[in-house]
Amino acid sequence: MTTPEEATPLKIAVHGAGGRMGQSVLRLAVAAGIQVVGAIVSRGSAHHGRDAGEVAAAGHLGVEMSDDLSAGLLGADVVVDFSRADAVPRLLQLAARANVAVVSGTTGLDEATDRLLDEAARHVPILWAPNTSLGVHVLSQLAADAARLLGPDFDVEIVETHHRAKVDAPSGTAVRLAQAVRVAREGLRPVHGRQGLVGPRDPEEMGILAIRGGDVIGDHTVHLLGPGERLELTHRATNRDLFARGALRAAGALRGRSPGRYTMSDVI
Ligand SMILES: NC(=O)C1=CN([C@@H]2O[C@H](COP(=O)(O)OP(=O)(O)OC[C@H]3O[C@@H](n4cnc5c(N)ncnc54)[C@H](OP(=O)(O)O)[C@@H]3O)[C@@H](O)[C@H]2O)C=CC1
Ligand SMILES: O=C(O)C1=N[C@H](C(=O)O)C[C@H](O)C1
Repeated sequence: MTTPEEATPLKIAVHGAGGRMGQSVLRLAVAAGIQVVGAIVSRGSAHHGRDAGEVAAAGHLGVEMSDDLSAGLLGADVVVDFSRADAVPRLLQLAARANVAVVSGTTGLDEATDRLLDEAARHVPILWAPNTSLGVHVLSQLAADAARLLGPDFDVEIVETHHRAKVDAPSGTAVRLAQAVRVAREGLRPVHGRQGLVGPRDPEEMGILAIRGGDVIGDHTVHLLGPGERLELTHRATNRDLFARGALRAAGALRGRSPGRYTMSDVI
């Protein structure tokens, strides 16, 4: 049976609307019949005042991109955020005040912002995920299973590769994969890069290494290196729409939910 909520189109605002991910979210939302009610850009953005659909190559939408966050959230069920880490605290504060659920994929958040996610979740549904693809969701389970099954004789190293414009390192996904592995192999200690006379590898360390260059959308490999054999579990994103699709699916799933923190496991 369809609930009245499911019968009305989902209304979203997009935060970071002028960016690579923001434009992908806008385009896919339009294609899926989701109503875009706000498209929020940074203060002073060259996109301010432009039609969101035209910027995102989705046809004229009649929604002006705006740097007015409060106005951009008006009437939205959910705000989908792919912006910058330093823009997230204000978004959380205003979304909670406006009773708008939040799906955020922005990475590089500090601990204080993580606490703000918890605080906002007391008022509205919040889903923050460093990777909204189905494949990475599965990869993190496979990596944890592999680390547990192979045991302490296998060293774990995580390597991620991203485009030259990415501003944070290591990727949020790599950090999340490391957390998943650490649930299976308690005591592993993340090490970010190595240089100089570092000595033999400490069995408790888990290297997390970031490669940057070109237009790579996002690759993650969990290496499990043991005596005489090794496993490499890799996810490669070949376009950004896959992340946007996952975020929109999450947005649909959050509508009507109780306040609280949600994860991709709750919506996949
Ligand atoms: N969870 C996931 O699956 C994925 C997460 N990401 C993450 O999403 C984020 C965005 O990635 P991407 O789209 O490639 O980056 P972009 O730099 O292309 O886009 C970010 C956008 O955010 C805008 N922005 C910055 N500050 C504000 C603000 N205060 N209010 C509104 N908009 C603002 C920027 O505008 P301006 O340029 O004018 O400053 C820019 O257009 C990153 O943290 C990335 O790691 C990316 C892909 C997938
Ligand atoms: O900045 C990106 O592009 C991406 N960032 C995310 C991350 O930091 O994990 C996810 C994806 O790999 C693309």
